Amino acid sequence: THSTRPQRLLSAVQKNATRGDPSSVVKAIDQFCRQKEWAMNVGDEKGCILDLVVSEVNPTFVLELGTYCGYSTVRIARLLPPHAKVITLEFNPDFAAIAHQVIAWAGLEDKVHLIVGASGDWIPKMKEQFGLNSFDLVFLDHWKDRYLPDTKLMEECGLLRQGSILLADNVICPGAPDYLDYVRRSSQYESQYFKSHLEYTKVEDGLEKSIFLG
Ligand SMILES: Cn1cnc(CNC(=O)c2cc(-c3ccc(F)cc3)cc(O)c2O)c1
Ligand SMILES: [Mg+2]
Repeated sequence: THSTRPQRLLSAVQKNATRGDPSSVVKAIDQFCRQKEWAMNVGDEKGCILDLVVSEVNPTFVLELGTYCGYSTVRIARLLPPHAKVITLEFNPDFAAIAHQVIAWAGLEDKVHLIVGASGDWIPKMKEQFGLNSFDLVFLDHWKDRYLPDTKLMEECGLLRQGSILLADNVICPGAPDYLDYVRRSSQYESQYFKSHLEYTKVEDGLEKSIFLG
C-alpha cells in the first residue's frame, strides 16, 4: 500500500508540528518540501508576500481558490481577526481530505470553510450560501487556466467591491498569461507584480496583486 505525497506531507505535520500552533504547521510543511519532497504550496518566500498583503488588507472575508494541502489556508487564517473567515475551494477530494486535517492540526477550523467542488459551480452560489456581499481578498492558486474565467465570473456575480484585492500565485511559473494581460490592461484594476521564486526553487515566479476599482 503506497501513500501519496499529500499523505506524507500530513504525516510530517502530525510528527513535527505542535497541535494548535499554525506557525509550526507552516514551518513543518516548508521543511518537508525543502528536505524531503517538493510540493506545490505557495511556500515560504512567496508566503511572506502573502502574509504582508493579508496583514495590509486585514480582511473579514477571504476566498481561496485551490486549497491543495491547506498550507496557504493556514498562512492566511492564522493572521485573521476573530470573526473573519477563509472560504477555500478544492476540486480534488483527496487533496481536500488532507487539507481538512492540516487545518484542524493548526487549530484553525473555526476560521476556515473548506468546500470540495469546482470554482465555476460554486462562485455563483457564494452569496446565498454564506450570506456575504463581497470578498475583501481573493487568493488565486488553482488551475492557471481558470484564473481569468473565474475572475470574470466573480465580477459578474458582484463578489468584488471597490477595493477588493486579488492576489494570484504562479503568474510566471506555470504562468497565467491571459489573466495577467487582463488585469494589467483593464481600467477596472490597478495591478502590481511581486517578483519572487517558484516555491522551494531558484526558478522565477511571482504574485500579482490587483485592486478592483469598481
Ligand atoms: C492538480 N492541481 C490541483 N491544483 C492545481 C493548481 N496549482 C498548480 O497547478 C500549481 C502548479 C505549480 C507547478 C507545478 C509543476 C512545476 F514544474 C512548476 C510549478 C506550482 C504551483 O504553485 C501551483 O499552484 C493543480
Ligand atoms: Mg501555486
